Amino acid sequence: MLRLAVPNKGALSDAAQSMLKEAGYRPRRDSKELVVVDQESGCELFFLRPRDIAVYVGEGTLDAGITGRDMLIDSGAPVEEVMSLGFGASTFRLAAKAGTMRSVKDLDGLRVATSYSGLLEKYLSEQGVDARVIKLDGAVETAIRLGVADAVADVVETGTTLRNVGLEVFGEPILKSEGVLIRQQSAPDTPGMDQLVRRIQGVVHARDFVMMDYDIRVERIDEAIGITPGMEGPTVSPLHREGWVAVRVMVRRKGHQHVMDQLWEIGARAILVTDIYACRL
Ligand SMILES: Nc1ncnc2c1ncn2[C@@H]1O[C@H](COP(=O)(O)OP(=O)(O)OP(=O)(O)O)[C@@H](O)[C@H]1O
Ligand SMILES: O=P(O)(O)OC[C@H]1O[C@H](OP(=O)(O)OP(=O)(O)O)[C@H](O)[C@@H]1O
Ligand SMILES: [Mg+2]
Repeated sequence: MLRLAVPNKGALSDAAQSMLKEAGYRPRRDSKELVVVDQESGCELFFLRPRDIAVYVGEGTLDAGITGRDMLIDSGAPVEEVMSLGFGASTFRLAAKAGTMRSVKDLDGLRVATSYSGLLEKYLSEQGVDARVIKLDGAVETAIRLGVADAVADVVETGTTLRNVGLEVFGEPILKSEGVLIRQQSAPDTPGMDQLVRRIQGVVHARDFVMMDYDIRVERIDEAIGITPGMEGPTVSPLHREGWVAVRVMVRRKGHQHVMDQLWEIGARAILVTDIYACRL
């Protein structure tokens, strides 16, 4: 059985669980269930703290897991990113009292509080900055007001938490993070792992793409295919109406209205867009 780690709490938990449900894995009945055995899929799901997931996978006790890219780098565990999952996007950034700092270099000799000490120490040493890292468990934004640190390094999504305590980001973003599927570095391929990757890839594609159908005059088909090339070329079928064909093609969800405008301009009609429920490409 494939052993898969899933975040049991926090910002990634709900999105990870709905993605796995969509991929056909058995969901847990309630939040107190820590292990789910899904016989049909040949998979055991372990519900763990997102921060611990890279550690388990790195040790090889679990085959794969879902966590954040920031946590994966922070752990320093020997794991690799298999694919990004399109949820849990955030940026890891430096922040300080508004107007007090401009670049990471300003931190030389100062104290920076974070709950991602591995990630921050790596960044500071790459930047050649000698600052003291104060490791805290969470709510690090308060550390400045309480005099424990001169700056913080933390996850920023909307920026609301920072604004609420009068802090402001400075310097370059340290890392763009999102939810990722991970596995142990250089672990051998197994059939269970291939199936997991294909299933999750299918969900990511089904969310990223829509199905587009339209009718167009035969002489405009090359232009139409230029606008909607599809994954492996669109399906073109004859229409009962003389001189017309029907086209069926996958299109990126983002920007699909613009594609419809372009198709309309070259004479396409009956343009329909539908969601893809599931797919395997
Ligand atoms: N507000 C947010 N928006 C989007 N992603 C976030 C947000 N906060 C955290 N994340 C991401 O979610 C992942 C896990 O963070 P989370 O906050 O759930 O864990 P934690 O801080 O260790 O746990 P807890 O907050 O329960 O102490 C990280 O990859 C992080 O980048
Ligand atoms: O930019 P924002 O949208 O405000 O989101 C960022 C906040 O979200 C996370 O906190 P979380 O709720 O996980 O609490 P924690 O600090 O205890 O981990 C993160 O640590 C920031 O504090
Ligand atoms: Mg948190």
